[in-house]
Amino acid sequence: MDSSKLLKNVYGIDIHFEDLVYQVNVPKKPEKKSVLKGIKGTFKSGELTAIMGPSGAGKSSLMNILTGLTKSGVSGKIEIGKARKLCGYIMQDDHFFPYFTVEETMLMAATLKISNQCVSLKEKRTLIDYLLNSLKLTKTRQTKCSNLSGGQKKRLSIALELIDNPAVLFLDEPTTGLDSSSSFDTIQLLRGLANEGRTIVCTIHQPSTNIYNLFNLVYVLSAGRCTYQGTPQNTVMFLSSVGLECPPYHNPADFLLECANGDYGDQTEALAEAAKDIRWRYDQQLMQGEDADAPSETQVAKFNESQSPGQVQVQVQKIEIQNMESSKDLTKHTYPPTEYMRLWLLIGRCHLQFFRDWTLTYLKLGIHVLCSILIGLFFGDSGSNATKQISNVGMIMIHCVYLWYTTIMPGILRYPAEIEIIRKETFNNWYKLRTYYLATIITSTPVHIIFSTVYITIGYLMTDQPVEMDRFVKYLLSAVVVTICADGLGVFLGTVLNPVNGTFVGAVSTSCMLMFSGFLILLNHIPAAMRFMAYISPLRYALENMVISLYGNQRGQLICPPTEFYCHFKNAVTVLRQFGMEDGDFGHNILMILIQIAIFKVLSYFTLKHKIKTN
Ligand SMILES: Nc1ncnc2c1ncn2[C@@H]1O[C@H](COP(=O)(O)OP(=O)(O)OP(=O)(O)O)[C@@H](O)[C@H]1O
Repeated sequence: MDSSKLLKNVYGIDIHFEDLVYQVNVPKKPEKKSVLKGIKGTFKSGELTAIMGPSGAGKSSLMNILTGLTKSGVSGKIEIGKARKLCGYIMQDDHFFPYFTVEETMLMAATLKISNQCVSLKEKRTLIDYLLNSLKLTKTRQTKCSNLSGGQKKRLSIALELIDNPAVLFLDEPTTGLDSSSSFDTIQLLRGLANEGRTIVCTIHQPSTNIYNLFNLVYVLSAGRCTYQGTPQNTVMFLSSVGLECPPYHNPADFLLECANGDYGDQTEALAEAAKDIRWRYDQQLMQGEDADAPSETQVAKFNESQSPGQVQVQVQKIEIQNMESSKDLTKHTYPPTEYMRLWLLIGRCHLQFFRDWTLTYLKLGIHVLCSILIGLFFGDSGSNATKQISNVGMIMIHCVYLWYTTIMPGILRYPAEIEIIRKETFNNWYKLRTYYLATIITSTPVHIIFSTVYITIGYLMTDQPVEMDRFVKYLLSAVVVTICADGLGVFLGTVLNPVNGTFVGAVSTSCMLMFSGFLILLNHIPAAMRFMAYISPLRYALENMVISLYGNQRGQLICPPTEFYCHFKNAVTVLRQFGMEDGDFGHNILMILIQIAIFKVLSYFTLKHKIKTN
């Protein structure tokens, strides 16, 4: 089958809004600020609409409200309803995973958005070829996303959202950062997509005349009010009707913005009043009343009817596309995979991402091995030599703290680096946040287990610790759970705070936990009022468990070198007594760390969810 046909099967969805008010709180002031002041408009299917206006006019606010990104403070009527699921939102900045190629990124989008049950993998590949070709990205299909130019990134963003053929596309300033030729190409591409029956709405700053004329409708905002809604071609005549004459050789779009900006006096009231006349939406002949092709009175009446309150319905009708051969293909609908399927796909993507980012994998693993060997060389036979037992507990402490620090810091930085991608993908219904979150947990946990196992095993063997499987497994288990706990706390801090504050709080909280770990100051020496801190320190539980693993369970005697007259720690139990850990309960300690892991993981999910919605 020709997969490109899937893209032609467009539902026409008109967006209508009226009495749209958006109010925001102003710090230290009782009254609210009205960003949008009761505006009204219709963005039709098959049309490319530009939302324009001076800076601060409310363009992004309108866009965010229509896409559903902004909900609070909004009142009025928006007719798009459930059809929002059929919308794609292309945000101003283009964010992709840097280590994936264009083709891989497209394939991931296709598999996450469309079920294999309705479109086979082979068909998806054909669809991708078609899209890459249409968006002039074929030559870059093997290029890593981080190496794309600004225009290529924008086209890739559009291609990704086109994969499941949305009926409505919103784009926030799609030409920002592009040169004039790329800007023209991008808007021309959008016009082509609109011609196929989609509703395409974008905000734009100062378009050139060429670009301006590509739009079907221009919707201008000025201080939260609509000061023009009509075709680009009618702009000059519209402004003239309120006494604003566009100078010769002046770009009408610039003049329109200058008027909206108040450069020729405050004309907002007059422009807003004149903009209510819907005739500006039709071509100029209507104004002159000369041409038979001008919209008939019936058309205008129908349009007026659709604008009247109470009459407007979400319009979902199928657009007939000419030259389609197979009606079967036309009626073929795509639907998304189940969230369970998406979970597996996301786990695969997380793994791939992990192996592509060599700093995250090979460098970290190499440093773990190196540091572990250094510790082994440094502490020598501390595990068995009775004279070195304080040092040996120090080494256990180092094991704990090293794993904690090297895990908490990347944890803090994990989501801030990805948040824009997650926001874009969850908003555009690629998957649910909980699915992604679960996939990252499922992927990262084995990695922590493997990395900490490598690190601990080398140090354990090199420092002559007891060669007993039971002790080793308990020691390792304690190290692994505290590593996972560090990741949980790191991710939590990273979702609550920005990276700078997160790393600061991460370092400070680790230092506090260290103080209450029972090594630097013995537990029974901590002032009673502050002792509760020890009971919330995962490092304390881990340290106690690691010490119990090595010295508890009737280990017996350690080696006292013949040169030593007296070995205080000859009996292993003396070490436990020294640190006040003879009553330590391994199972209880593990449970306490597991509870903290669960708390951090649950909290992180909700803070991440909140962050994605509010930023
Ligand atoms: N959540 C908010 N809290 C406070 N003020 C807000 C909020 N959202 C928007 N505003 C204010 O509303 C006005 C319009 O903002 P908006 O971002 O919609 O403008 P814009 O037309 O997109 O501007 P620009 O072209 O500069 O991006 C601005 O003055 C902005 O400060």
